[in-house]
Amino acid sequence: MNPPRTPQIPVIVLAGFLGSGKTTLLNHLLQHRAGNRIGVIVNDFGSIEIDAMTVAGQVGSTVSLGNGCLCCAVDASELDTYLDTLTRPAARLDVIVIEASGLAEPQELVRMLLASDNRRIRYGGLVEVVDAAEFESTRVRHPEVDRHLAVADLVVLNKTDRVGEAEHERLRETVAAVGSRAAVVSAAYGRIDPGLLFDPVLRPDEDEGARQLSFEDLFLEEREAQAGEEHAEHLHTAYESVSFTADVPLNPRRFMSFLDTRPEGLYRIKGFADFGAGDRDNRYALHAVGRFLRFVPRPWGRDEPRLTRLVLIGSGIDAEALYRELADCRESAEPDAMSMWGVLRYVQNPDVQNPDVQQPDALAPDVQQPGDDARS
Ligand SMILES: Nc1nc2c(ncn2[C@@H]2O[C@H](COP(=O)(O)OP(=O)(O)OP(=O)(O)O)[C@@H](O)[C@H]2O)c(=O)[nH]1
Repeated sequence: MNPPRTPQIPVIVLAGFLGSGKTTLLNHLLQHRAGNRIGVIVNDFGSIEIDAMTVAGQVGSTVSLGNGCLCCAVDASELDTYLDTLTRPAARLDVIVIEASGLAEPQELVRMLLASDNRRIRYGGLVEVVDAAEFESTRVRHPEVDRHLAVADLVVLNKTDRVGEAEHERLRETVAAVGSRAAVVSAAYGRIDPGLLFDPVLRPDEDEGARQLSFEDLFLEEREAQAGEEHAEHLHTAYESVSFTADVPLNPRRFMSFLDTRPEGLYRIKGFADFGAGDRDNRYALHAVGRFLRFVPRPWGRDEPRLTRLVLIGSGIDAEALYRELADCRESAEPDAMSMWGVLRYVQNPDVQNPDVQQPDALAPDVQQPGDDARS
């Protein structure tokens, strides 16, 4: 008789370029988890862990791997430590999702998982999120994106609400051709059927070799990498991040002027802004992806410190100058009544169903809390 097998928890890697909608999709999964207990590991690029905070805002707590791309960790022990925590039998998790930073090399993460000594996990597949509106221009700037799609198991063509029908069809074909081994699903606001990830039908065991990145693939890629392409080609080598925190409000006018004149290379801004007397009740979640900009006001928590916390990510940017410009947006005087006008032009239409505007009350009650050693 065979000894009983240790149950293995699938670990899914959720990747995709900056701002493509990974956190949005993750929050959707957490709210529609069909009874699954989900553990989350978030790998932020900037030193303020905005993604971890956003996910935590939905589920109460999350494990964060902090600053820098996990894919470049020489030793994967931090990841292993978190996996050990999440796979304790007492945690009773059904699935673990790792949200990679928007500049990670997904195949490096997969390699780390496959090499992990943890016997209680198995690699559960690579999901690549693609921003339909930005895909073409991102691909021109970063041809590496094709390589990421090529190793994906599932490609989510997200933000389809931002492109017309014909464009959507054309993109679907392109994405399907580049990610030839992957299933492609279209989505708005990451609203995919969670069954695609949690249901073994997507990747039945017997078909695993055919569908997933195998050791052989990784070995081949390693050889290519040794041929001189390795680290220099990681997306994030060209990118820098600026982290900004302020405990006095921002002047809305000056801040909008900063945003309106932001340099081309500053591709991603995310975080939360405090506009003080401009709106005492709400903090403003801010997302800029390329030239796209949106604010989502949400009431401050009762004991939440009134802080502005922003992470800016870009390539060819002057980080110090950006920091100085942001610092100049700080305001101690009371703003006048009209000063919020520029901000309000970019406020999310409340009719649009967006996970960003869901309140923490929608929390799934038994989502895994990763334990004492978790940072959030
Ligand atoms: N219009 C539209 N906006 C979306 C959609 N999905 C996400 N967004 C918005 O895009 C912005 C970025 O979404 P995130 O989920 O934070 O993206 P991300 O990939 O986690 O970002 P990084 O962690 O910085 O790489 C947010 O303002 C989202 O609300 C979508 O399908 N349509």
